[in-house]
Amino acid sequence: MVGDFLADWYLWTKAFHVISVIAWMAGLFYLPRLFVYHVEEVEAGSKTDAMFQTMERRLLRAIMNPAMVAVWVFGLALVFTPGIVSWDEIWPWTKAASVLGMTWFHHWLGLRRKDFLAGRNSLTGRQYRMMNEIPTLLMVVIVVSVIVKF
Ligand code: HEM
Repeated sequence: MVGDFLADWYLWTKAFHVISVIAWMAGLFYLPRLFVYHVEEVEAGSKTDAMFQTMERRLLRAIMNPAMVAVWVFGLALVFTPGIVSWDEIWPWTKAASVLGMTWFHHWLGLRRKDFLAGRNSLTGRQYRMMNEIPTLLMVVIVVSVIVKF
């Protein structure tokens, strides 16, 4: 029953999955960049500090949180679509591990945003630049897993 419904809507589900992925990834790439400028260019307590905090809050709450939920909802709908995922293969496991990593990174960014809000950020611009490589690496692994299906 549910399986038939999901099978009928498979391509639409996949389309909305990829649309949500694009929105989520945009935020996952951009928020750490905002942190780099925030820590390197902005004086704590200044008007610009408040402006960065607003930009960071809106990016996380209005774009990234809803996009992450949508990626998970459509992604799990694809998992439960009959005949799409075979857990005997390696790619679903590589993808699942990377997607958990991406979700961890999202929450890590949320915690760092709260640090800025409280005026107690302890990381440098260089450290934020390095952390910025994590979503790039995970994205490459995920896309290769799901397209090449090794
Ligand atoms: C968060 C949990 C996620 C789950 C449960 C999930 C699950 C799935 C499943 C089951 C498929 C269908 C594969 C197929 O049709 O053969 C799929 C497709 C896809 N996923 Fe995800 N995914 C998730 C997150 C992501 C993320 C974070 C990315 C990218 C960074 C991503 C990129 C894609 C792409 C590009 C496709 C389309 C592949 C194709 O053309 O067949 N997914 N996903």
